[in-house]
Amino acid sequence: MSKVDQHRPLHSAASDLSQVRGGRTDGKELLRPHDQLLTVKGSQQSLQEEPGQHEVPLQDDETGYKLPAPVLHKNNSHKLTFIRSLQDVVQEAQLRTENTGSKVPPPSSPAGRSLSAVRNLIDMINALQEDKVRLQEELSTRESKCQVLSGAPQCEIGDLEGKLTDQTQKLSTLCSELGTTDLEKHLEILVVENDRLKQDLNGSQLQLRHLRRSLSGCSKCDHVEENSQLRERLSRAQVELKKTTEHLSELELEVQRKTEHVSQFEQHLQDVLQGKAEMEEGLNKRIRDYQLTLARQSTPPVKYITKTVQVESAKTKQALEEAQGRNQYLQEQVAVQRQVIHEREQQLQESWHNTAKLQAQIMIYEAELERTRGEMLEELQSMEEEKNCAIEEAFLRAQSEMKAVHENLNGVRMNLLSVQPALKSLTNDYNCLKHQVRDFPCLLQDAICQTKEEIFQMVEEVKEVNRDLLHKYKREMQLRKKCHNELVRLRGNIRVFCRVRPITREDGDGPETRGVVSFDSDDDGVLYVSYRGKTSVFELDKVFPPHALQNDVFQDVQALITSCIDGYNVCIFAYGQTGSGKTYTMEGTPKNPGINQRALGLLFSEVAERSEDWDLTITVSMVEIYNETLRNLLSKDLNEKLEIKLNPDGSGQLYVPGLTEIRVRSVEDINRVFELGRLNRATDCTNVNERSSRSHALLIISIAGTNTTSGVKRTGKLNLVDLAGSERVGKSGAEGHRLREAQNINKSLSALGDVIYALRSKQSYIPFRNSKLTYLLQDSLSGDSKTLMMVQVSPIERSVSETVCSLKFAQRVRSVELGAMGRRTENHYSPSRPDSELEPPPVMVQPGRLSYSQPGFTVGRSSLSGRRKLPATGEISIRPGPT
Ligand SMILES: Nc1ncnc2c1ncn2[C@@H]1O[C@H](COP(=O)(O)OP(=O)(O)OP(=O)(O)O)[C@@H](O)[C@H]1O
Repeated sequence: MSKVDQHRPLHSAASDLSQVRGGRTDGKELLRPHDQLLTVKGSQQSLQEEPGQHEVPLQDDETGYKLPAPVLHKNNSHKLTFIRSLQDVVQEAQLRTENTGSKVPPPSSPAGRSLSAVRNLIDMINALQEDKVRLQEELSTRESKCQVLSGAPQCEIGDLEGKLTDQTQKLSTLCSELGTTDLEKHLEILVVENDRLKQDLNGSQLQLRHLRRSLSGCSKCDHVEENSQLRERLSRAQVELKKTTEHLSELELEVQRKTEHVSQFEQHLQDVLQGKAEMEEGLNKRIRDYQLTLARQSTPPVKYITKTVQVESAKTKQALEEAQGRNQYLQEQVAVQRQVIHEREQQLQESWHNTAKLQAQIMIYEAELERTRGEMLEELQSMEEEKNCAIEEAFLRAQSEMKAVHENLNGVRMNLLSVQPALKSLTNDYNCLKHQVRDFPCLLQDAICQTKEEIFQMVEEVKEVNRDLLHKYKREMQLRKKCHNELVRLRGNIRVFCRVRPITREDGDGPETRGVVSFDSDDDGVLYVSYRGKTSVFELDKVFPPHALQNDVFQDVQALITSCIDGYNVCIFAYGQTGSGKTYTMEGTPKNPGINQRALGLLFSEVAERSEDWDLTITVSMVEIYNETLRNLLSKDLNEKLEIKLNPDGSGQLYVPGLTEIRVRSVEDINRVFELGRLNRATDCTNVNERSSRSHALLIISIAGTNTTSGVKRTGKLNLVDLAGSERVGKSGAEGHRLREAQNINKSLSALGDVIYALRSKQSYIPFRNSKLTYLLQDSLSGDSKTLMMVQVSPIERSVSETVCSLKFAQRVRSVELGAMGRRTENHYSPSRPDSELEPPPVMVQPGRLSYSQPGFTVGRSSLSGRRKLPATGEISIRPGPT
């Protein structure tokens, strides 16, 4: 419903009033003689004018309420159009920028700043629009509330005005119809009626005012709540009123029904009474008749009859008897009738009694009905009052709410007014920006072209630098490789390390388990062994003390391992007496793996690193040499015996037909291969440990690579050998198969010594074929190949002679390299007899200062290896070894 519709009752009431006024003019002449009547009319007129007076503020409110919306719409439509055009232009600029493939200007550039300023502006305008929409929604909600709240009082006012009009019409009619005296009487009535109507009207106006106030206060939540509560109460009261009215009408119906019933009953009773009265009358009449008949019949004296009977004939006698019988019967009839009459009288009495009772009950009902009616009226009145109060309150709240709405509206208007200058300045900014944006693509295109050129130039420069760097890098790499190989060559292709295992629980207790090995804290290549009351000094490339970790050892061997990717053949031996830690160093434990597994891991990472330039494959074989028999540990047929043969391709290389080679790509692959090797080794002999210490175990790793750019092929081989424990046969007193095993081990170890010796002394003949071990390792021991011997020693007293023996062997192998200094010790050592009791260099030391004078003997390495070189005679300090 629109505002105009909403106030229509007021307009119609006003028009009605004007009609009434017209009517009053007609009746004016009739009333003129009476001043009282004029007074009444004056009051009536004021009464009639009052709704009109109240109409004006309402209309004003309405106008104030309705006006801002179109104005707002008009203003906002301008702004909206402007904002949309602004957004369109910005979007167009962005799209153009994107289409041209140019980048968004950086925020620090003027274009970027302008763009961000426009964005901010749009955001601000959007926020304002949202605010405006929200306020409009709030406004419409309040309008609808106002409509709802003001609808009821308007109707009431309309009704009241209608009543007033009726009364006025009646008054005029009466004025015209009645004479002066009657008029006075009616005037009094009408004055009273008018006063009442006036009061009603005042009440309604008050309600209207309340409603308006409550309407304007509706913006506050509590008023809304109160309004709704009042409305609820009103509706409840109306429902109760309706119920009560229904109940009243039901009661009235019941009373009516009962009254009808009573009247029916009364009618019936009257009928019955009448019937009884008639019956009684009839009976009385009959009694009277009987009595008359009886009187008539009893007129002749009985005596006469008796006498007559006595004297009369039988006929008379019979007639007498008959008369007596009849008399008897009649008397009986009379008694019966009397009884009946008595009964009827009793019934009549009862009926009267009942009637009195019913009448009393009717009286009670009527009184009850009267009381209920009174109560109902009271209730109705209180409800009416409540309703009026509620309406009044609601009206007041509506009014205050409307006021708040108006205030809000004013605030919005003010906001809009304050926004306008900002909008103006923004428009100016925008126009500026528009120009900038228009020019921006050209500027951007130029900048892009320029930047592209710069970038191309820079890329070219960088490429040039890169080419140069790559060239230098390759040169450096070659140089580094050369240097490295030269270094290795100068250090000697055979390097000798020594690792001293820690004292273990298996070594037991007692004087025989005391440590006899000591170290030089300043030199990690020197080892002291207390033997037969003297301390022997052994000089090696590196000595690992018992506390050295697997990783420490690996750090020093990894350079050798990586060189096999560069195409070198590398051989690493673990040499030493049984139980000195060879297997521990080479294989290690699952949790703490040794050189074998770490070497493969390193190779994998190197392969991955070089994968861009090299296509590398790693294959693995496992071989065991026991009693000079070669066994394939990765074969399915464990009885298969392998032979070493010359390659028929004429390359002069050796190969082992039937040797299993497994390609490995990951640590998991290695573990599987090792597991298979271990299994095959274990299934072949019941005493695995026994057997393992009596055979040489070889892990052969082949690396084949092809350069992805040049196509150059390269192969390298890494032999990781866990040699059988060296044993001094004479000392151990071995017999039978143990003796044969020992002889085979010694034979292969001495063959290894012979080969190394021949290699180092650059003999023309190298006796590789003297044992399966050297024959198999031929290509890893000759040419440019690199060899590392890891001498394992036990630190305890019990093993001291074997320790000294192993160290002597190691030192002699190493001392071959020192031949460059012209001090070769081959005169003191025969490689074919590694177990011989040849004396070590006669340096007998005691803790403290060591004096020596030994021509041809040098402690330390050559000056090229960076170690200290001792003069031919002098002093060195010796630490006492562990006891
Ligand atoms: N560096 C070390 N740290 C801790 N324990 C070690 C070390 N070296 C060897 N051991 C232990 O010493 C014992 C013997 O080692 P290992 O089996 O490796 O000797 P071996 O020389 O291979 O013997 P064999 O020649 O009989 O095969 C093993 O229990 C091993 O765990």
